[in-house]
Amino acid sequence: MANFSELNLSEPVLKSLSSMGFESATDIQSQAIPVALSGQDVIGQAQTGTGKTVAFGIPIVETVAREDTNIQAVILTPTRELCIQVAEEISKVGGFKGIRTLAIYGGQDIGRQIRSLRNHPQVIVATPGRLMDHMNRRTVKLDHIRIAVLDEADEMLDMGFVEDIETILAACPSERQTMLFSATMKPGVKSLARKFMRDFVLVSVKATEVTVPTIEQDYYEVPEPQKLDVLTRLLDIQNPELAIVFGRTKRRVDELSNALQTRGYMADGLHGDLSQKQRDTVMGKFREGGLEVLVATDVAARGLDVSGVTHVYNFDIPQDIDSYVHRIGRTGRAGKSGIASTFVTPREIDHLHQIERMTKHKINRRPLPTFTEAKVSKQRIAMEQLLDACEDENLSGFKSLAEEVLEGHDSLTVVSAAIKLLTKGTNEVPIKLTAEQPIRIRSPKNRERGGYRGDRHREGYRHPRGGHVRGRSRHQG
Ligand SMILES: Nc1ncnc2c1ncn2[C@@H]1O[C@H](COP(=O)(O)OP(=O)(O)OP(=O)(O)O)[C@@H](O)[C@H]1O
Ligand SMILES: [Mg+2]
Repeated sequence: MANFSELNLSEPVLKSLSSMGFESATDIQSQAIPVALSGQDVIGQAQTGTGKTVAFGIPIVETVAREDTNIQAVILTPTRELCIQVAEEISKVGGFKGIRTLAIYGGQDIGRQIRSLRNHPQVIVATPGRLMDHMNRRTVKLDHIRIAVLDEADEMLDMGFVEDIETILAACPSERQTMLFSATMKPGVKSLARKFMRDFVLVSVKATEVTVPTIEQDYYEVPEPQKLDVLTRLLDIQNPELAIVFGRTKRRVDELSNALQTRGYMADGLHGDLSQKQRDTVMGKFREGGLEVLVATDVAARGLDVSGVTHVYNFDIPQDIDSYVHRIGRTGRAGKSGIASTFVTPREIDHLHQIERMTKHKINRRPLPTFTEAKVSKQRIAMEQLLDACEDENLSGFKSLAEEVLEGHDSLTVVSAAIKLLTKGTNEVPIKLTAEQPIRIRSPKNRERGGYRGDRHREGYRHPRGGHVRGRSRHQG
């Protein structure tokens, strides 16, 4: 951890950082910022939640000129939610310098975006599909770009996105500076990146493990039909402040968020088939604490930063290692602790052990929570709520009724009844979810044929020709 003042930053940027409440730079920030400020291309790799956004945001804000009305920096993100979030963070970094940052993403009214572009943002954050729309309409010109950043670079250079990225970068001046950031960076990505970059400096924060040590990693071996009961019991026992539950497909997310609502949780779903309005509403509610549980596909796996997410549940084990790393990284961010629990059906145990081997981190096997444990825990939480309410000075309006009750019953009976009512469970309402097929481990041979990332079907979207496609069809970016 270094002090931001040692990094040769301008006064307005230092002011912005202190108004954001940042006291010192994280490792990736103190290592990547000087290299980026020197104008070199950068590949930056550091664990989830360690402040990569600001690591590329500061050099951007320092480099762009306020008096220049051209778009001078572009950041590409794989999902709309991340696009909005990154734009907000960069706006904050650029606040005191007066740098305008605009988010441009699919699903939002293009007319509105065109009007916002007339305010001449110096920085745009975009999902590739929508940006290409603007390029075709000539409402965005990239010929004054000085810095281009791929956030979640390995994902952006994966199938489904790579052609769009090529088109976008080809429209930027070739003497631009290019930066790639992600928590995961396979060797293949680096060689692919050479196509888009000059000599780059690899800034990789040395960590013994790819996952963050502040995340406790657990797993539960649970047969498919019991998953829902296990999840609701864990929610009752662990009592998360905010939780994200990952499901494999859109159908799964829909069914599961409905099931959780039926069982009395404040839950809602997020996936690529929802309208942008629905997606915005769900994310807004989740960020403001109006939802306890966000149920999502991998569309929420990368980059999202929501403070208060104490628990992540992999209701379905992720298809690949990177997805596991990013999903669990939605908790345990910026030094906070978190718990990640993965449900594994008996036939998927090998897959789990493979994740353990590849991440070099033990995932602890935990016994299945029982109905009684969940019940006792709920009662304890109800009791705490009752005790909190006792501290409330505003109880005078209830006291005459209370006296009436106490005339006929002793206080022990009355309090017991109150706890019983507060814990009136909807929790074992039987609900049947459509079963998901277990994930099978792939042989190394299959993986070499390009299978490991290419043939997984995130969100279950199946291309009409039979293959699985990802990228724009998934994110409608
Ligand atoms: N220097 C800092 N001090 C304190 N908090 C910081 C600092 N830099 C960033 N943060 C905060 O840490 C959180 C995580 O940052 P960020 O989202 O950039 O992580 P990331 O490395 O991009 O993670 P991911 O790989 O999941 O995308 C954010 O809430 C951010 O505002
Ligand atoms: Mg990030």
